[in-house]
Amino acid sequence: MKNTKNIITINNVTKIYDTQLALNKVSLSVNKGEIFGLLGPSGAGKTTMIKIFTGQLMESEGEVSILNCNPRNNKKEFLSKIGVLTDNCGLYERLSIYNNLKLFCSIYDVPFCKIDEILDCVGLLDEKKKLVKNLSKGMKQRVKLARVFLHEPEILFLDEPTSGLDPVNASYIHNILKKLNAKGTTIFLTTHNMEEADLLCDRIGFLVEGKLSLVDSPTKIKLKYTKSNVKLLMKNMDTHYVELNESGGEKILSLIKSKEISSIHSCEPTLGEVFLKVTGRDL
Ligand SMILES: Nc1ncnc2c1ncn2[C@@H]1O[C@H](COP(=O)(O)OP(=O)(O)OP(=O)(O)O)[C@@H](O)[C@H]1O
Repeated sequence: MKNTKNIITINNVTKIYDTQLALNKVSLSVNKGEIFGLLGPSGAGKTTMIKIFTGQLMESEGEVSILNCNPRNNKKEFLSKIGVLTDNCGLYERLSIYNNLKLFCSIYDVPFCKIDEILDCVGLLDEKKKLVKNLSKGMKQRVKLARVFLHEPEILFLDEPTSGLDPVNASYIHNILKKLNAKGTTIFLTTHNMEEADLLCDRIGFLVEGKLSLVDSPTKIKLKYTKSNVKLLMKNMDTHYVELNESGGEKILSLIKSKEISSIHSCEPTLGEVFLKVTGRDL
């Protein structure tokens, strides 16, 4: 059972860049121990939200409380409790993996003996002497992740952590995130990838043109949009859709008895289909 203490709370947050409205009265609470996924198309305001949460940007209006404090106050203490992975989290290309992490240990006051433990967790212990410039994109992303949780932050903010990675590397990152979450780390991530959100997140929210909607668990969201019928694949390769009511039940039973059904499937939509339905937009 997850602890339900709110760790992120924002109320009516609006962000306007000059004349561009990026966030429009967004309210949200994220519980301690949750993996929350913010989904939305390009330009929806996802990065803006992460920047506000991590004190890199100031909201134009509204209230922001992360770990019970304003991210722009007491910056040093706040930064020691969070880990942030964004597009501009660079690594030193000419240094080895180990020496990159050594540098970040010095910044965060983490003993060097922690490096091997972290590298083991991201599956890079045997590669620690390799120069970052010689790593694949997936390996670099794992080093960046290692860097952001080196100091054991309470919350990780990850802006598109698997963007541009192949499914094998993406799944490697998912497993690392699940391991960290199992140890109690709260994770707030943004993604364009509905499958990733479905697999990984306890709750998600759709952000479109700065407006947040449909905040719930992926299962509940899909159930809300599930049609009350099932798909029957017949042995003769025909497909039938049958309503889940009394007469539909009788029909299914009689087809089962006559051994004509090959398989029965629920008609649950994908998150992508729900997104399209709710927002009228594709990701
Ligand atoms: N520094 C800035 N100055 C002016 N407008 C900005 C600035 N940063 C972002 N914007 C605008 O704010 C809106 C939201 O941008 P943001 O980067 O938060 O979207 P996003 O959902 O993260 O997009 P992507 O998925 O492409 O990274 C966009 O219209 C963008 O052009």
